[in-house]
Amino acid sequence: MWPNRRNSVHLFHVSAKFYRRRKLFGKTTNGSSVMVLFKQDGLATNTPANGPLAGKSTIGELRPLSTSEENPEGVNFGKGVMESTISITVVGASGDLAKKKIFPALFALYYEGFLPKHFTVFGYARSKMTDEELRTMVSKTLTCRIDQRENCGDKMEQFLKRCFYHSGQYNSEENFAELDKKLREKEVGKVPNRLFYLSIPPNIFVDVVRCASYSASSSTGWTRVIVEKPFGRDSESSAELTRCLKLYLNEDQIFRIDHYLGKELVENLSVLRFSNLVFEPLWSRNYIRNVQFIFSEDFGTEGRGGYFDSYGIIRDIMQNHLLQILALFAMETPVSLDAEDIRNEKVKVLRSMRPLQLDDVITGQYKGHMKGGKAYPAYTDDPTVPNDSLTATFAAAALFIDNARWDGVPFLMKAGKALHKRGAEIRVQFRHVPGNLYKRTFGTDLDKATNELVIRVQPDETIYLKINNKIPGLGMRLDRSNLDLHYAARYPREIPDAYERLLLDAIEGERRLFIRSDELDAAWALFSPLLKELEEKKIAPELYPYGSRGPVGAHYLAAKYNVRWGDLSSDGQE
Ligand SMILES: NC(=O)C1=CN([C@@H]2O[C@H](COP(=O)(O)OP(=O)(O)OC[C@H]3O[C@@H](n4cnc5c(N)ncnc54)[C@H](OP(=O)(O)O)[C@@H]3O)[C@@H](O)[C@H]2O)C=CC1
Ligand SMILES: O=C1O[C@H](COP(=O)(O)O)[C@@H](O)[C@H](O)[C@H]1O
Repeated sequence: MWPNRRNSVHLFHVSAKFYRRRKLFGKTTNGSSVMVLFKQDGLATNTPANGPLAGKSTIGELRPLSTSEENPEGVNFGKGVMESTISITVVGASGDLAKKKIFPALFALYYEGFLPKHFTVFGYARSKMTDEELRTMVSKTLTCRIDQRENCGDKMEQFLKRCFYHSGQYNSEENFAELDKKLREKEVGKVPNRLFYLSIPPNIFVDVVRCASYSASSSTGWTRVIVEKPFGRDSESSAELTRCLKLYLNEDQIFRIDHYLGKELVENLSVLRFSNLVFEPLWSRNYIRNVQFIFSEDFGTEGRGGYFDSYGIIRDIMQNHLLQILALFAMETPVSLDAEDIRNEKVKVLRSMRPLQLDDVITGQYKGHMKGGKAYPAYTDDPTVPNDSLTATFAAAALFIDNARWDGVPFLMKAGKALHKRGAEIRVQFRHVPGNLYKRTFGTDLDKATNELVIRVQPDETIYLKINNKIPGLGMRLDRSNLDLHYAARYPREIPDAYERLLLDAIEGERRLFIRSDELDAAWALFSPLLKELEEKKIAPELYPYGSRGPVGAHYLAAKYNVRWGDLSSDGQE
């Protein structure tokens, strides 16, 4: 319900930057008497943070932002609550990620009743498409949950009716102003909140943010932008990207997505550690011998060679997905589950790590291979990849955290494309039992007698702990068995896709699973010198056959630290 526009004072929270910009571009909110509230450290004030009255308020004491101001589902205008609506614009809607992940995730959220009552989805890209054509394109990608098929067809239809399309250039403020007009038509009478998802190549991120910010940000609700990786190629380019984004957005409007943080078992990592007494006391150099983060795909870079060749596997997987998991794995207990507390702890871990050394890294590239009468291509067979490319499609690395908890413990990472299987897992190998009474049962292979905790992130999510156990019978023989939490058996419901969780978090303003700029800086600081050296010295990757277990160099690297890769164990019990 609208309040009396002339007589009421409207309270909105906006950033100082946003307010200046609105003034600069001569837009007012809605012509009525407006008091603008700025957010400073979670408190409301009517003076901008970087202005002469910073920290003071001319409306009395600073007070905590109310829920409606912090995350306005509705805004209270005294006499009633005005409902809010959210417009989600997928920029790059014609692309692979939008079709494969973003639209399906939005539908799944809608189907499960997680989207707000009022919402609209807009696709934006250069391709010419009508609303109907977008709906047809999107409809081909939507699926129902395996366990929830009732009314799915109706729900799809209802969802598609709320999807629209606008064709425009990525660097045209005019085209974004046209989008703004269409958005406003859908938002009329409600507090408009706007979420932009940048599902586009990184070289156009800043253009889009500039145009969206100037011409299509919300006048009275919040505006947030989800940014897809890659966030730069190294420390310098990443810092430059952040600097440019911050010309138009505040840090708290930027949601840098790392979809691995949205995966169920990655989210569960903190639960496992901090809500079970049995694990946390063991979580240190005193009991843990090494930790392994392993990512493998059983397909190559087909179709994405152009992008991949200028990034390579270290930037594509290690510097972000695996390092983020490592930070969650190794961080100290956060003060609370609040986003800033968690991200503070992650930054501390990253800043305690040694930058990677060339000696502690090996790289590989897949070559063509015949298997079962089928020919598998080499990486360089891709027409978008130069024949002499030295880009790594596989890498293994040893990292170290120089703090009291982890001093001397090797954290090994391994990531590769075109390997023999697809999977992502964390393996925690514990130390040997001192003076193990049963060591003779294991012969000389003491490695076999140690415990290993495996968190299989995908596929077939599982957590299992390898223990030594007596084989039932009159003799005394031991074997290794798994204490096993197999998700499919324990939790029959389908596990939501990572993009569902992350989109919902961005809608709700939850930043816990998004990367803060100082985390990003710390992550690049670890990898940039190595990446530079690899490129400058033109280090040739070791070739490995498509569909194999990767280069043997990875074994030598692990052996250097007295480690065996757990996913390649010879007892067949991976
Ligand atoms: N695809 C994936 O699995 C993943 C992708 N990402 C990241 O998500 C983002 C989107 O990925 P993806 O959908 O694969 O990308 P695409 O290459 O499919 O590009 C998305 C859209 O952007 C437009 N576009 C493409 N190239 C250019 C260009 N050179 N200049 C201007 N516009 C262009 C095209 O739309 P139009 O021509 O209609 O304007 C295209 O449909 C990227 O940042 C990528 O790194 C991250 C993780 C996984
Ligand atoms: O970010 C990326 O992730 C995918 C793997 O994601 P997953 O959820 O399917 O495991 C990878 O294929 C791609 O190269 C990379 O950019």
